[in-house]
Amino acid sequence: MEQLPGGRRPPLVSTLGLGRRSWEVTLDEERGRLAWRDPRPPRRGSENCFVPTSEIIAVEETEFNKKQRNTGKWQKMAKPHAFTVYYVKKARNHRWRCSDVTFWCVDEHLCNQWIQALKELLEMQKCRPKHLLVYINPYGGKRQGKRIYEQKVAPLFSLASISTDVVITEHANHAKDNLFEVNINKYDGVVCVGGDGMFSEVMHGLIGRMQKDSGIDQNNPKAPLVQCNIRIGIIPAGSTDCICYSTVGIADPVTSALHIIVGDCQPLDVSSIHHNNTFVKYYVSLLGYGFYGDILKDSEKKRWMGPMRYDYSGFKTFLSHHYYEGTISFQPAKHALGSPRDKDRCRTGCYICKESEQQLAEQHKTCGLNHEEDEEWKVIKGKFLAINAVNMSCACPRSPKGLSPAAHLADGSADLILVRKCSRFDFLRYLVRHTNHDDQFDFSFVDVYRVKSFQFTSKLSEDNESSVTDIGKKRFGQFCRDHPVCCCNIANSTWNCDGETLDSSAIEVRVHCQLMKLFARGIEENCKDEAAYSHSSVEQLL
Ligand SMILES: CCCCCCCCCCCCC/C=C/[C@@H](O)[C@H](COP(=O)(O)O)NC(=O)CCCCCCCCCCCCCCC
Ligand SMILES: Nc1ncnc2c1ncn2[C@@H]1O[C@H](COP(=O)(O)OP(=O)(O)O)[C@@H](O)[C@H]1O
Ligand SMILES: [Ca+2]
Repeated sequence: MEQLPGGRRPPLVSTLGLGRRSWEVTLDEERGRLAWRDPRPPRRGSENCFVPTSEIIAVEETEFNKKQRNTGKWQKMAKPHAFTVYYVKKARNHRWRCSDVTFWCVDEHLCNQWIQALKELLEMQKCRPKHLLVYINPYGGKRQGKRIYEQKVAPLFSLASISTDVVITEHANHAKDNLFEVNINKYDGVVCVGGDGMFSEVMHGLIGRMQKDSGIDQNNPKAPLVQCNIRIGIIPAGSTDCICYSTVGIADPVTSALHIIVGDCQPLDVSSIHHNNTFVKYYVSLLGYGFYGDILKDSEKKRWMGPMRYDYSGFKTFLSHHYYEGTISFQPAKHALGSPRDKDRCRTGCYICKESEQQLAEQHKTCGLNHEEDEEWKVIKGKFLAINAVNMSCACPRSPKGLSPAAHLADGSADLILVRKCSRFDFLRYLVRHTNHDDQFDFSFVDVYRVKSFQFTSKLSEDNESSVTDIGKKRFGQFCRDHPVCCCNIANSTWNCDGETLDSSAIEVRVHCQLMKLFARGIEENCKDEAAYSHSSVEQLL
């Protein structure tokens, strides 16, 4: 076939049947779209449709069934030839569905030409995965992981000619351990079916494997980690599904399967946690001490309740109203362009993430990684109801805007939210603002900082000489004088790290810019959806 400069072909334009009518169908490689237009003079109800070629899922030759043959004017014609194009249809609230359209014509050669052209176009989409490794946690969320995968996801993968090796996990850490053994180069990506905990397992397997293969010691908090280029896809089947919701805009298995099929790629910041120069864990969504740590600890005993356990434990923890004393020292993320109080959110193709990544790379080139230690540390001592460090907005169905609505997925920074001791009523007002449009940082007892690293020690462990903040204390003697130490401490809380508890309370955290990649594209801009959740009735009551 004739080619345009750059190897592109001229548009393929034909008059094809769609339903009972003839349509002008165009496959335009240069504009990257398949369009079909009713050629009759425009009138009410006549449609023009198009699909970006990057969102075509599959093309198949179709047998016309009897029903179709018995309708329409072409009833008396020779047997028509037909093909079906499966494509992504975008519905409300970031939901994607697989839709299809069947075109027909009498000319067999023309039909084959279309099928061939569409297949070649699909072949050219190099970012699409062909072979995937799938881990299913059958016990996550409402224990529907296996059913969700088999009924909603596997048929789409097979339609898109994606082959899979499926592992149904038999115990915790099964997926993680398995990732250290498999021939990972065989796969174009790894899919986890489950919640944030299951994602965390797969991520630890992949990042750990990557560092091991490259001879990097994860116990060294300053080690420059090797980026993980194998993408992870998340099929949400857990209790919170915050990582999926915050990177796709909805926790919906079909939507996520389609993002995997079209080969989307979203880089993601990952933070590492160390205790006394020993690696503890990585996290990508929430690292929370106090409120969210206590909820998690209590909820683990109530797993049988399913996702409801978090509401039950949330209510209990809210009533207990515990606060914790400790010291936080952090390094502000000076390279990051945004701030946590920005009105603009991280959206598909976010320029703040791109620019911040470049700034950070520039800094590392000119000053090296060790120079970071000499940069300014801010130290804050106080009594806190919650300390939340979030790498992303942490939007989820319970809170569609999340814990930090303006946090970025891939800017090399985390938002550190400090909620100081306040009344139960004030804390409730703060919580409720996670569910409506009001600013949850606009309280005197809430502070938020964009950071690239931080350390924490609880008051209980502060006297321990080996604690990480003692080192911080010696070096940065400045403490916040507005919030003096109080002696009425209760006990330590627990850290909630992407939904898993940590054993140590004294920790050292560092954000690694874009350490890994997801099959996602961030949240797409869509004004219709922003208005989808309005002021909650609870807030109106307060
Ligand atoms: C009064 C309503 C207040 C609603 C406040 C909602 C804030 C929700 C923010 C949720 C941030 C979630 C961050 C993500 C954490 C996940 O990584 C992690 C693991 O997920 P996985 O189980 O899928 O593996 N999930 C969690 O740690 C669970 C967090 C649970 C948050 C539930 C909060 C409910 C709070 C209810 C307070 C009730 C007060 C009522 C007073 C009358
Ligand atoms: N087969 C299994 N049996 C028990 N636990 C498992 C299994 N597979 C994975 N897990 C663990 O279950 C935990 C929670 O999984 P997750 O999918 O996040 O569900 P949820 O969102 O309900 O917490 C994770 O820590 C994971 O390591
Ligand atoms: Ca970030």
